Amino acid sequence: MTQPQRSIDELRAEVDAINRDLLTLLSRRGEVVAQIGRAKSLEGRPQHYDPAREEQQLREMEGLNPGPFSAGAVKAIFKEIFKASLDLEETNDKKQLLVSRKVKPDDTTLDIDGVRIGAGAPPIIVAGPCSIESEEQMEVTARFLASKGVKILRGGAYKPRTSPYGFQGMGVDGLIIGGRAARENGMLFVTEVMDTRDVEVVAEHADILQVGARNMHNFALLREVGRSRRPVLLKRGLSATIEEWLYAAEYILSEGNPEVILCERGIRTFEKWTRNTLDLSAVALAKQETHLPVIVDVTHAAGRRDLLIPLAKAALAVGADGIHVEVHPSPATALSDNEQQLDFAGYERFIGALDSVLKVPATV
Ligand SMILES: C=C(O[C@@H]1C=C(C(=O)O)C=C[C@H]1O)C(=O)O
Repeated sequence: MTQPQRSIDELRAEVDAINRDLLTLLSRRGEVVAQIGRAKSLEGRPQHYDPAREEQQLREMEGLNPGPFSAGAVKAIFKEIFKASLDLEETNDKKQLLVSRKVKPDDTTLDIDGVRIGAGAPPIIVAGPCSIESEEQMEVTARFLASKGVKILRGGAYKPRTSPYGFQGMGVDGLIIGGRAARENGMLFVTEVMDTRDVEVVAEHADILQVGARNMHNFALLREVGRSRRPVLLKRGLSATIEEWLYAAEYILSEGNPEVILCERGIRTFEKWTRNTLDLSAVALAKQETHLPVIVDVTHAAGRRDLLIPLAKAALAVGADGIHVEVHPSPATALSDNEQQLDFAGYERFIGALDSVLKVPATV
């Protein structure tokens, strides 16, 4: 018995009706998947992707497949559905992030004792030596930088050194010296805190707490600075993805501290001619995805003085809200990082070269 031939229009009308049914089913599936996603987040599962579960469904569909589609075609269709479902779970999850523009579309511009950082404010310069070494070193540096209009003085009192035998920093004495040098010159003081036990004492002396690249994954520390009343400068980890960096910021915000400055400082790649590779796309992406100010540490990104000017220009061109640069009265005799710090004449050349770009308020 041959079936009476139906017209293409009739057949297409049937396909249209099936499409509508498929869409209803797919949407229902999407709703259920979104619920699974929320349940996973609540359980604190590190990832939504579950290959074993996908595999199990593919095997079941293969067994049930009545044709006419081949096993391969059915598999491909379901894989596409799993991919879209996973995207749905993950975007729903991201929507909740406090760092995200989805939660706060407007830029966060910090105002720390009258020093503004972020969109709408002119790019900020954070400068100072790698390590605090003496009272004189900090006083001379602060006086020089203040005379050049720098508003934020940096200097490490606790140093995360690769070798445990390297200079570890002056500790509390360094904090006192750095805080005083900044105050006496009308500047803010930013310094790194490495240990949850030191957050309180560092917050007593510093206006901004820095979480360094090596501690970006130190979740206890992130939570602790999140509970402090000081703004936090959060460096990106050496090998951290952009997502991991933003999640690190989320730790701080989720503890109730909304004042975070993100700092890209170069990542580890196969390249050997620079110490790290400056990831400019991370700067542009962080500006796009989050509402937080983003600055670039050109000193660590390059690890060499001759690239500081072009890298700083490039950073500002992609929308960075400021530049972090190390300056030391005598880099050759510095106790750490002497290959990459600028001396005062070097800083004058550096800032002179950036003059025209620094006056323009940062725009996204
Ligand atoms: C919905 C889930 O999450 C993801 C999506 C799946 C799907 O669309 O069926 C399956 C596994 C996961 O990769 C789940 O784990 O069940």
